[in-house]
Amino acid sequence: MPRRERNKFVKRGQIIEILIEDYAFGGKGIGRIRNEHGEFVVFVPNTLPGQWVKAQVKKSSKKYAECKLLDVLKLSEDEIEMPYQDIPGAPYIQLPIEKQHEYKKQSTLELFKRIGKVADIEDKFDEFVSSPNTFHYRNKMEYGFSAIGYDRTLKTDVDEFTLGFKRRGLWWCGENLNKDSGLFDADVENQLKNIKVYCENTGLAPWHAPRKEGFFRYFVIRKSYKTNRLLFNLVTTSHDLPKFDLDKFAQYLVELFGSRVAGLLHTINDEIGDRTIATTGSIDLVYGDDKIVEELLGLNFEISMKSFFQTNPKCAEKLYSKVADYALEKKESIDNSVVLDLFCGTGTIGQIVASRAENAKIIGVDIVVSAIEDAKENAKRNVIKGLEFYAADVGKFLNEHPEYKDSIGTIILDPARAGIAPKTLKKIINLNAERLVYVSCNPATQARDTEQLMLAGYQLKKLSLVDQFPHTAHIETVVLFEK
Ligand SMILES: C[S@@+](CC[C@H](N)C(=O)[O-])C[C@H]1O[C@@H](n2cnc3c(N)ncnc32)[C@H](O)[C@@H]1O
Repeated sequence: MPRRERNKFVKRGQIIEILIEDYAFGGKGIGRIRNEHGEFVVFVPNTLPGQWVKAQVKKSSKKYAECKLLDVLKLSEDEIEMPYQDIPGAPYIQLPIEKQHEYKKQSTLELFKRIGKVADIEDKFDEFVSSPNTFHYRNKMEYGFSAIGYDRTLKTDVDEFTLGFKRRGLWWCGENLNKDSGLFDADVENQLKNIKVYCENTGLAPWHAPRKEGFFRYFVIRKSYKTNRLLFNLVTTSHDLPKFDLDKFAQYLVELFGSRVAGLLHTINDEIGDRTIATTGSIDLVYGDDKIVEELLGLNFEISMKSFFQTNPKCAEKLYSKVADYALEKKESIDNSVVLDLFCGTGTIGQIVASRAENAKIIGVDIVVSAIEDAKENAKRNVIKGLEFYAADVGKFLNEHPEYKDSIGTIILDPARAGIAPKTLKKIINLNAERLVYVSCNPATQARDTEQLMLAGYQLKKLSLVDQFPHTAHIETVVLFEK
C-alpha cells in the first residue's frame, strides 16, 4: 500500500480557523497556513475571499488539505446583511450578485484552460446570462425532519423536533426553517414552522439520523410558476403510519394554501439511506393531482414528483434559448435532418428546437422511464411533430443504432453532473456529427470531455455561462463544438 504523505501543517480531523484568500472553481475557498516550514494550501468549500472560517480537515496530503466548512466566523467585507434565514444551500446569498458572477466567470474560464486545455478560452467566451429572478427562483425544495436540532447560541446539538435543512457540517443535526430562505416560495417557507408544529403535535417521532429510526423523514414541495400551484410529497417510514391521518394532513395544507394545493403524495421510505425516494418503497396519491404544469418559452410541460426538471424555470428559458440559438445558428444542419437530444430528461430542449425548425426529426434519449413518459405526453400536449423519445442508457442506445453514424448533423448533449462516461463519449464521437451543443451543470466534467472532443477533431467555437443557481457555487454552461 502506498504510504500516505504527511505534512508539517495539519492533521486529518483537526479543526482550524483560517482566512480565505482566493476562490477556485466550484466555490472552493483557498486559505494558506504559513509557519517556519513554509506555506501550505487549504481548500474550504462554499467560502469566499475575506471570510474567516472554522473548518475541519478531511483529507491532507504533502501539498494541500481539503476541509469541511463548520462555521463562518467573520463575513468578508463584500457581504451585506440579508432579510432571509441563512441555509447551507445558499452559501453566497450575502455576496452581491455582480460579485458572484465575477467569481463564477473567472473560475469557470480558468477550468477550461487548465482541464480542457483551451488556451484561448477568453476569446471563445460569448455571454454571461443572469438569472431573471435573483431571489425566490427555485421550483423545488426538499426539507428534512430531524430529532436532533442545533442551538446557535450555545453552539451545540440539542434534542428537538425540527423541520428544515441540515446544520452545515453536522449530518446528524437539523435546523428549523423559521422564515423565508430567499430561494423558494416565501409563503410556503413562512408557513413551514406551522407545518412542523402540526407534525410534532401528532406525537410521532421525527427521523433520528444516528439511530436511523423515526416516522417523519422529508417534506418535498414542487411549485409551478405558470399556475402558482404546489405539489407536496410527505416521506415517512411505514411503522407508525396507521397512527397518522394523511387525509387530515392534506386538509391542513388546503387550510394553509387554499387552491394553491395541486396535490399531496405520500412516500414510504423504510431504507436507512439519506434519500427522499426509496428504491423499494411506494408512492401514493393522497389528494388532488400527482403532477403540475409548467410553461417554458410558450410550451407546456407536465412534471411529476420524480422527473427531472430545471430548478430555476425562468432562467431555464434563457438557458434553452441559448441552446436553441447555438443549434439553429446553422439551420440547414437541423431542417429536414435527424437531431439527437441525448440525456433529454423530459424532452424540453428537443421540443423547443423542433418547434423552431422545419421538418426536423428529433430523437430524445434518457435513462429515466418516467421522464420519457412525461416527454412523450408533453410533445403531444404541445402538438409538436417530429419527436421520438426512448428510455435507454445513451451508450446502449447508440450500440443498437449504428445507422446514425455519419448521418447526424447536430447532437445536443445535457448529461448529469458526472458528465459523459468515457465509453459513451467515444460512441458519440464515432457518430461523426458536424456540430455538438453541449449543456452542462458541471463544467469540471465538461472541461474534461472538452479535451477528448478536441483530440477527436472538434473545435470549441463558443461558450456561454448561465447563472441558473444564484447564491450557490453552481453554474450552467453551454458550449458549441464544430468539426
Ligand atoms: C441535466 S439532466 C438533462 C435534462 C434535460 N435536458 C432537460 O432539460 O430536461 C441529465 C439527464 O441525464 C439522464 N441520464 C443520466 N445518465 C444517463 C445515461 N447513462 N443514459 C441516458 N440518460 C442518462 C438523467 O436521467 C437526466 O434526466
